Amino acid sequence: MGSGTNDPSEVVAVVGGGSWGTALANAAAAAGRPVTLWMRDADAAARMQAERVNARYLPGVGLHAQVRATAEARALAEAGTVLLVVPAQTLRGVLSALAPSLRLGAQVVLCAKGIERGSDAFMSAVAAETLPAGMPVAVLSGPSFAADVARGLPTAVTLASEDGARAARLAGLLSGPAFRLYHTDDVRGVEIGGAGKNVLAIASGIVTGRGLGESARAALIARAFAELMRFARAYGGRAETLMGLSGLGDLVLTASSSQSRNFAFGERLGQGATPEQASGGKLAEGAFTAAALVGLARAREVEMPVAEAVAAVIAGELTVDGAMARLLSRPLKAEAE
Ligand SMILES: NC(=O)C1=CN([C@@H]2O[C@H](COP(=O)(O)OP(=O)(O)OC[C@H]3O[C@@H](n4cnc5c(N)ncnc54)[C@H](O)[C@@H]3O)[C@@H](O)[C@H]2O)C=CC1
Ligand SMILES: O=C(CO)COP(=O)(O)O
Repeated sequence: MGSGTNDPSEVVAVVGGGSWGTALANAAAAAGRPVTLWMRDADAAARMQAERVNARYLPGVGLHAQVRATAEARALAEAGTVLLVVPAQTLRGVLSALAPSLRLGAQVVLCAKGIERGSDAFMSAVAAETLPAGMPVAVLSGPSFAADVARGLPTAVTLASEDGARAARLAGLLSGPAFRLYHTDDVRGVEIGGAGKNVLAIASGIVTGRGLGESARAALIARAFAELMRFARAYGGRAETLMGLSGLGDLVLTASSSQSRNFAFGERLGQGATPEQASGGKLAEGAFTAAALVGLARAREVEMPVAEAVAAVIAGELTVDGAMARLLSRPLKAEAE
């Protein structure tokens, strides 16, 4: 690609041709960056490149002229900034396979919201274990439906890197007319916010689907946020991060909108669907992360009754009504505990 820039960090590659990858590719292009959108399926890439739309994952939104869709891994070598936008449970495999094709020293931005099952590893830990040394890792998370971002509607998210100056540079690089990136050095806080809210949004969906009313939903969201804060405290995330975009902001969005796949998954569980039926073939990251989140919480004795309930319902250990009864019969306690 003729990138028109001598600074490789300004050349962006996006790995993952789903809804969020396509939206981020459009956003980076709108920010003035040349973008390669890599996906594993060569036919899908050729179709998207020719038709200028991601008909499967983001119908009705045109692909920006500066985005090139491809399935050729060697195209990734030009990019100094690589956004990883595949489902959390596939990150390790995708990174292992693509690492040899990445430019040496490229900065990698993790955009999946989840915790790896089995290892209970955060996304930044998966990347650290998988990438060669010398490849800086950042995390992008916040309230942002792909369809909104891809259409250029106003959106704000957080970009985190342990190197604060890098976080600021990356935020500048990817911010566009309507897509605003705030920056922080609290990587762990930002990834906890993104992964945790998906599990808790499922609970909010369950309450809605079961017809328990909007007051119950507001109470659930507030108590869910309290447990997310407790979890973050135990795992080194900062409270002010969780009170920002990746945490409260994303919980408010996903725990109150059927546009969220996690909320919609919960809603269907609340209406009586089995976990298998409830996904409707769409990715609900919280369904995979729930058990890992609960495992990590137990390991540090963090009380997370809402996440526990979600994990138990998904595992088939508890019915929706059983989960509600358990939550409602917990001993009364001081709100701030
Ligand atoms: N869609 C959204 O509004 C947002 C999504 N996210 C996060 O982004 C991540 C990706 O989600 P979406 O793009 O929405 O999912 P999606 O279901 O729309 O797309 C997933 C994409 O990943 C590809 N993929 C799956 N396994 C792969 C593998 N092993 N190798 C290569 N490609 C593979 C699929 O082919 C598909 O193109 C998730 O962690 C999600 O939580 C974050 C913010 C917003
Ligand atoms: O993370 C998201 C919005 O910030 C997208 O939420 P869902 O994955 O639940 O659709």
